[in-house]
Amino acid sequence: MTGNKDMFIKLDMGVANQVTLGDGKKANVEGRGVIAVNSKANNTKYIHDVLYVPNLTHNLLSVGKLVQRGYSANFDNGECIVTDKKSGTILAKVQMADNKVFPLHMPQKKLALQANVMDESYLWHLRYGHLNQKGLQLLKQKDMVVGLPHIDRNIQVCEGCIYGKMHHLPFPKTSWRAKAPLELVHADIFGPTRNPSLQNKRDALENYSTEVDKLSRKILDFMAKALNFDNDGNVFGEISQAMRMNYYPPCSQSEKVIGIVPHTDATALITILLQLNEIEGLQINKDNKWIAVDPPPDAFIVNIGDILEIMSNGMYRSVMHRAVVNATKERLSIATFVSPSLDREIGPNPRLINSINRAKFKRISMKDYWKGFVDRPLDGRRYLDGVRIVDDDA
Ligand SMILES: O=C(O)CCC(=O)C(=O)O
Ligand SMILES: [Fe+2]
Repeated sequence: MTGNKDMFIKLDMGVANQVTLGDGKKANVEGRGVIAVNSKANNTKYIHDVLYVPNLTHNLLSVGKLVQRGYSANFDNGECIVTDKKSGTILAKVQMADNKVFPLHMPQKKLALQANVMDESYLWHLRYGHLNQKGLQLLKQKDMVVGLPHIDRNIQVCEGCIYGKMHHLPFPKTSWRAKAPLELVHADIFGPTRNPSLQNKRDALENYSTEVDKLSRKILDFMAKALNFDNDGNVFGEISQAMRMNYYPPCSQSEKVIGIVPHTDATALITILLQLNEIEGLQINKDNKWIAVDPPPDAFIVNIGDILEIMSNGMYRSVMHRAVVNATKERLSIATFVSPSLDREIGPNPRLINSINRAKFKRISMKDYWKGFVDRPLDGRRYLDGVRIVDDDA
């Protein structure tokens, strides 16, 4: 982490968080980004996920993070040796200073001007309207172009050609069209199927689904107790489960794209979220600020969904969240949405309602709730607000 904004070559200021310093004081994190440093061999190395903490007077490199990312830090004989465990390469030897700290000097990479030699064959590929290598070789062979060099090596991968060659297949023609909501449903998972599963992936998913189901029932049971629901163990009725697997490919201009737009989980009581490869991306909105949620190793994130907000009469608030993509690493998550089954009616739990605490939400069948949800206008407003009772006295 650093307090020097000028060090960043890329900085996302949409991150808000706090860190606890050695003296127990808290400091505000206002951004996260990438800084470039020069190695001894004059190569540029990048340090990712660097926190911008404006009040910090010294730059701090976390030994914990180094270890987490596959490096070892060995403190012995008054020096610290940082090694890349995979290749065994020693990255840094840091001598202990008189005041017993280990100051690591990393010259920062700052470029005012950079010269680049462009691959000649690529240049001619562009000059001739993205002509392929064979075409260029033919031009050369027939001596048709003055100054055209020998094209004897593979032209570098051309991004424009890749985009240009992409095409879109037509959708299959069908005369049938869905006319009513829920007549046609796209589901993320399906089954049962008799096709053999690749490397038992289906079994793994089924086991996961069963275990998450057990876990979510336990969590809901505890929540019912905490909320003082009249719980005969069946207060939420039959539970249904839906799963969404999210894949966020890396994007070098990650600040210009969004993984999942801001939303609350409208059809869920709770969502059990597994962040598969522990890459940060989930953010929650608090006081109009987006706060990054650190992916906890070996743990789930449990989100409150809109339906629990309804049933708890607003005592539990569903959380507004979104997912952003990482500049260099792909990210995977599995969201398991736990909802009451379609034949249920939902509404605030009667135990929570009296003449002082009036119902804040209408009672509605899950079927109508779902229908309204898939039928809702996409105007950015929360679907939950449609079932909210607007209090005339307020
Ligand atoms: O990928 C994530 O962390 C969030 C996914 C999510 O919010 C969703 O699938 O509803
Ligand atoms: Fe979500």
